Amino acid sequence: MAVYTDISEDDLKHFIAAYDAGELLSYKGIAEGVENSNFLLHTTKFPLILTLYEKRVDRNDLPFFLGLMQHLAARGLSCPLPLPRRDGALLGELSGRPAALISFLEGMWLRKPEAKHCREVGKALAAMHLAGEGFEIRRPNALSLAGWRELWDKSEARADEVEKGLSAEIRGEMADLEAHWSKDLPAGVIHADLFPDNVFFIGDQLSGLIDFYFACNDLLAYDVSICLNAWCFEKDGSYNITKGKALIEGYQSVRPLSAREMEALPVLARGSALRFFLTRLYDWLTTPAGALVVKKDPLEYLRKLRFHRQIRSTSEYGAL
Ligand SMILES: Nc1ncnc2c1ncn2[C@@H]1O[C@H](COP(=O)(O)OP(=O)(O)O)[C@@H](O)[C@H]1O
Ligand SMILES: N[C@@H](CCOP(=O)(O)O)C(=O)O
Repeated sequence: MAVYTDISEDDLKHFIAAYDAGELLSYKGIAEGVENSNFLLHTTKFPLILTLYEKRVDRNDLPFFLGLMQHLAARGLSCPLPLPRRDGALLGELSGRPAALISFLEGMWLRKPEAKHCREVGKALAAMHLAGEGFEIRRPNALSLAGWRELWDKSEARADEVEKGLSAEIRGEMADLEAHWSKDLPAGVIHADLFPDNVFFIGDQLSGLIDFYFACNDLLAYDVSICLNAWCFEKDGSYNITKGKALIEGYQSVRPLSAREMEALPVLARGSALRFFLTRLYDWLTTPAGALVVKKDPLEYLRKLRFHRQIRSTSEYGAL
């Protein structure tokens, strides 16, 4: 669940009055999501998503996230659009939190994506990378190499609770990634969290991307590696080469990857597996028992990291 902050009907009506959004008919909390509190609103005009930005989102990053959605939508990407208030501001305040109204995107996320869906995700990711060109606000990736060390330092003392002997493995992995990380590949705006729950489909047709709250400037191929990890492994931990091939081919049909980007994929995929392992591990160790949020399994990403470590050639991902 992700409704960390309660709202009252009166406060909400007052909040909505600043927008040209009609009269409030109903609202309810949305159980999914991890970072922010989300509500679905119905008004006399249109359905809307209300997002209250919670503690982990830096208020200074909000112009980047909201401006990016406007930039991408203006360039034809299907994604939510923040609704401006009558005074032109994209952000207001509700229940003591920064809050925004964003357009409701039709569709549902897929619980069991198939190769054909992975191809569509690859295409949409590449389209997002191209649409992101020219966006002027910059946001460095806070969850890249330096951020990983910081997170690991906070979790290391208790890491054995999750699996014995992790310490040496993770320290070694971080040192190796720091030594081999490619810094001069094509970079731009990346989504950085394009998991199945952030991609909506209507039938087999991709209807749009949501949740740009980890978006940042980083290597474009790193985003591809995040998607390989999130979309192309089965529940039993095995890598599905048919899905991987479809995702990479879909991406390449819109934005071809250079030979150097291809060669870098195994290292980038280790990095992105480590990134999600570390955030999940931190949440696993720090989320209080009984908290109304579904904790995600860090070991799923440790297994993916180990898989990528034994990759010898990018062709093992299904890429030609
Ligand atoms: N623009 C939108 N249109 C429709 N549903 C949305 C939209 N934004 C969020 N949601 C719903 O809210 C859920 C949580 O949103 P998300 O942005 O992933 O939250 P968080 O940032 O907390 O992870 C999504 O799974 C989806 O069901
Ligand atoms: N995708 C991340 C967690 C972030 O959750 P989201 O609801 O913001 O997509 C993970 O799986 O670890």
